[in-house]
Amino acid sequence: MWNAARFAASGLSRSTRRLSTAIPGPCIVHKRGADILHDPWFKQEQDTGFPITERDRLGLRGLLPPRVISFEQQYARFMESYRSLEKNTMGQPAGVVALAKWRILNRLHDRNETLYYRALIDNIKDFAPIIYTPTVGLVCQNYSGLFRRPRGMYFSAKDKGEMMSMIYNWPAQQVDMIVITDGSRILGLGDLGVQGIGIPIGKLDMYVAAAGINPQRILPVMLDVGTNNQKLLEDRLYLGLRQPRLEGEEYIAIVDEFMEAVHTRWPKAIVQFEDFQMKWAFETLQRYRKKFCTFNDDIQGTAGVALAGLLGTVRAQGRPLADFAKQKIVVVGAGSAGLGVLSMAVQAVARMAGNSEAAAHNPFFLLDKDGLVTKERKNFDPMAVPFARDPGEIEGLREGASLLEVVKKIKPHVLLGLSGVGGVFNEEVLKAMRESDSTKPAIFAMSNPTMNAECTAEDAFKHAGEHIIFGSGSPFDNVDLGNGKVGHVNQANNMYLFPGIGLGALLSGARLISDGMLQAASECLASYMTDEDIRKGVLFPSIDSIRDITAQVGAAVVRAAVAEELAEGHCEVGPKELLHMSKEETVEYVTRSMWYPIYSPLVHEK
Ligand SMILES: NC(=O)C1=CN([C@@H]2O[C@H](COP(=O)(O)OP(=O)(O)OC[C@H]3O[C@@H](n4cnc5c(N)ncnc54)[C@H](O)[C@@H]3O)[C@@H](O)[C@H]2O)C=CC1
Ligand SMILES: CC(=O)C(=O)O
Ligand SMILES: [Mg+2]
Repeated sequence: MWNAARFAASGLSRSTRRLSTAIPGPCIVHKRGADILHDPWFKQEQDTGFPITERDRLGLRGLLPPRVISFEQQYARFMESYRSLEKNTMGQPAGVVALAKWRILNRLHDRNETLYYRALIDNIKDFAPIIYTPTVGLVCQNYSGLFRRPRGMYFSAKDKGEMMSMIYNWPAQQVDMIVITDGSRILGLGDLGVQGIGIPIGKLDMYVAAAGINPQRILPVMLDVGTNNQKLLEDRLYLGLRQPRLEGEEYIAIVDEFMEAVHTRWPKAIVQFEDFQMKWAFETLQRYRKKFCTFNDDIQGTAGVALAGLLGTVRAQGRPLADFAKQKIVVVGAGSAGLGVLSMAVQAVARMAGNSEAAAHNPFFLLDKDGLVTKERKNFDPMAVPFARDPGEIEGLREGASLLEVVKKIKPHVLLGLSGVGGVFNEEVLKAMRESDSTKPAIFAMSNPTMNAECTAEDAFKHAGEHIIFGSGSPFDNVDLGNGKVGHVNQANNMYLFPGIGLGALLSGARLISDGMLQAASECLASYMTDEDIRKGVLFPSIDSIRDITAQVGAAVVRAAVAEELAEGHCEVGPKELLHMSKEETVEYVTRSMWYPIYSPLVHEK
């Protein structure tokens, strides 16, 4: 676990810590009195925690109750109120409880960022499901009603021509990491318009918790180009533009303008695209990935995590990795996530199989809402065409065959869902997986949030058998199989990769994020678990160790950027120093660069 002791042991000096909070200069604040207490940019500093010397010198005496409360006491006080909220809401509907928990965390975030991030890091297993999936989905659905104060930036279709000046309204000098959405495909919940801002906020919270990105250098962005969600358009509380979504040239002109503005002010900022509907997800990725340091998390982050899961499945069967090419894998969902997974997996098969016989074998079967995708399909998205099967290739499997028919006929080793449709892996489909050709078939119900998962963990183990490997995008509890046996649930979520991809790109100073860097991230995750864990069906680490896995992934990304001569260095660490770092030294560099929440002095010590 990453904690204060670990941070102290990492050897960061006091001044480095101060620097790492990005407060300019050593006397550190120019404001005084109530301006400090009410300035949101000092909200990461202590309220009742201001020591007497700071109260004297910053004009705070009398503005706070006299007793100085230590960070540890503030932390304990918060956790106590959180635990009593848990107790007091017991038995209430799950959604009510989840939102109450989100509210208490959000209020802490507004009040005291340092304490908020410490609480998040120390309790990541409990809090990730609140600030990230699944609760973040509920928050987005109710965002206009929950709104109390803004977080992040909003660029709308009405801001055309203004973005270059607007970007300078952001008060931080430096921004390292941006997550942007247009709200058009929020998790599996569809078009939520401006309310989708919850996703960039949640993803960037994970960046701070997992990758130690400085919270003063993050920027959640909503690109509001309208919404096609009629219910929202009719909602009098809806906070976004009340117009249908921009399309075509008009749409892309807005994104272009935003990208130019961002990179004019912060040329090295990394931009992560998140939860864009498929056509714009692929279009923006192709348009910007060679020009800016950017990636699409749903296409590329998800692909890396899924590939690690697929390789883990081969290991769990006790087979050599090269046997990956011999697996039969059914992918349900031909959207940005499903196609991203297939593209990366096909490349992995080609690499592993080389010129061997296995290379001729196409292990993938793709289904969308209209069933099995074959070359007979009309009006099909060009991105999916390479993954269409030849019609009649497998006797009895026609174009548009149902999932049940495909599973019964193919007897796949892996069933992987990225459809956004809750329950499509129904009892019949799961029971059909009992006939799988694998001794340890894998079922990945990767859609989010929980109600959109293709099946629950419990149903998977109940219907498909106790020997399966199971992964889900949102967390489920492990399943009690009786007789002391446990069905292990893996959280197959891109959260295991995107923080490391972003951090590695940042610390290498990469010009762009290449396929090689993404592949390195995925391979690092795939090899993180021991054979013993993998045999037990544990493919991914516990979220408790997310900082450790992110450090490893980040280092793998840095080293790949260096190897491809894309690394230009970061701050005082130049490309030559990066080049001469060993693997261990790179991990150490990445770990040392992570921000950790502690209070920093606001005045010079005399
Ligand atoms: N676990 C993770 O890390 C990630 C999970 N996801 C989840 O994946 C889901 C899909 O995301 P995108 O691909 O971006 O969405 P998308 O909207 O681009 O694609 C959805 C695809 O599912 C297909 N589909 C719909 N109903 C179906 C049915 N009944 N049977 C089979 N296929 C069906 C559609 O035809 C479409 O091809 C979302 O729920 C999202 O939350 C996405 C990214 C990462
Ligand atoms: C996890 C994620 O990125 C999604 O569900 O869209
Ligand atoms: Mg996403």
